[in-house]
Amino acid sequence: MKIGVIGDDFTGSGDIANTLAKAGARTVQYVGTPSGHLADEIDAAVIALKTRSVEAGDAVAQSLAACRWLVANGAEQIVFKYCSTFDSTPQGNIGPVAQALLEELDAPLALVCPAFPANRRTVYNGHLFVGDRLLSESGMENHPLTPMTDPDIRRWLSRQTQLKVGHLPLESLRSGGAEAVFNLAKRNGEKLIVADAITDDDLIALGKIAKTHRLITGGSGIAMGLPSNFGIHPVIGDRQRFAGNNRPGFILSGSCSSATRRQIAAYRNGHPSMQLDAADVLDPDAAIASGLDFLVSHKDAGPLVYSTAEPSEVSAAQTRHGRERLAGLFETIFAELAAKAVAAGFRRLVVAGGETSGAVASAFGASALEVGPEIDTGVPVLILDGEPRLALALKSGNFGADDFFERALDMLKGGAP
Ligand SMILES: Nc1ncnc2c1ncn2[C@@H]1O[C@H](COP(=O)(O)OP(=O)(O)OP(=O)(O)O)[C@@H](O)[C@H]1O
Ligand SMILES: O=C(O)[C@@H](O)C(=O)CO
Repeated sequence: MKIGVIGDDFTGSGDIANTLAKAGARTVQYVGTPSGHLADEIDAAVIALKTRSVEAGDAVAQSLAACRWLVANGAEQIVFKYCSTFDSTPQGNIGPVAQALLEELDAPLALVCPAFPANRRTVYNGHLFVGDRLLSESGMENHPLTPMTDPDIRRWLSRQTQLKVGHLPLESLRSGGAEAVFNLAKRNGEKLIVADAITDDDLIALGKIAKTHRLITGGSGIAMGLPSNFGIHPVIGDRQRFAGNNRPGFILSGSCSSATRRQIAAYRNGHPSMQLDAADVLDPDAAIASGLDFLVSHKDAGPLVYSTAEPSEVSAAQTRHGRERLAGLFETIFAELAAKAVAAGFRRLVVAGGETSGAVASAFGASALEVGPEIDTGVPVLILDGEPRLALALKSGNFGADDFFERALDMLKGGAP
């Protein structure tokens, strides 16, 4: 293995696994840190953790364990993957995890670059944009767990860590001045270098520059240029066919993002759907039983169960019942519902939301996921080759076109996309 990735959530891990696979790397995604040794010959291993919203000390401990497994299994370079919208609170976890990994790997500095231009996330002058809006005006300021209220990544990161934060401006990157910026940063004691990038070419250039870096941190875009540093190149048509699954499929959504809200509205028009609200989750057993009943009675119609709600409803419910408590209850319900639906014969699962996907995927135990073709930018088909074999689409909250759910369920059947 050449490249080892620590992903702070499940959909994000699928996103970077997809990027690495597209760049030609033989990639496996793991649900949590594996216990045994790496059996197969692969180029990249992505360990999907669910550390984005846990307490910082816990995120650090889990990330270090993943890093140690990756290094013990041959990883020459470690990537810490977080969200392209830098989802985190002022307490962490990006800063504390990056700091711990720098120390663990004895690295002098690491890049910080959430840019993902294909999904319209760009970094310029240290500020993160989503499309033509600053991050803090993009809808991310309403996120249920990690409201992003400051678009200046240097400032946001500085709240999370004592480490000195530096900056690699776009002009320096493009004019070949990155090494000089790194040398100056080392002299100034700067350890985390927020890098501007507004195009894929910028990210590929960053990847090349980071060839000798032991640690790199960023969104999935940062991985675009890494495989070629190890002599790995794309194989045309490699992931076009896969053995999918024709058995019943269903959709679960705990994401409240703007893209998911549009996708829910589009899918509800013509497909069976059921909403769980905050009142429902206070009685989890009843919510699971009625959710399962609904799924089974619409088994062949691709039923959708969602908790997705408008920002005003989410914040009212959080004020009444507590943010963490509600998130935990929804996640437990979705995970148990998924496990019961699979026991009832469902084999295709589409899940929207990173935290929600983490809870659902973990319900099937520690396992390795094969990375299939891309459904929409940043969302691959994932195959859990266990007993039973499952075809999964784990969608990041803000990813995917409006008709994503219908196309994803269809693509999970397999064959050519
Ligand atoms: N109606 C609701 N009220 C309060 N919290 C909710 C509600 N619906 C979902 N949640 C919680 O909000 C969180 C949504 O996070 P999740 O990561 O699943 O989606 P996302 O942030 O849109 O996706 P991503 O992280 O991939 O961008 C989950 O913890 C979920 O349980
Ligand atoms: O980077 C992104 O936006 C996604 O891969 C993600 O992490 C969403 O949870």
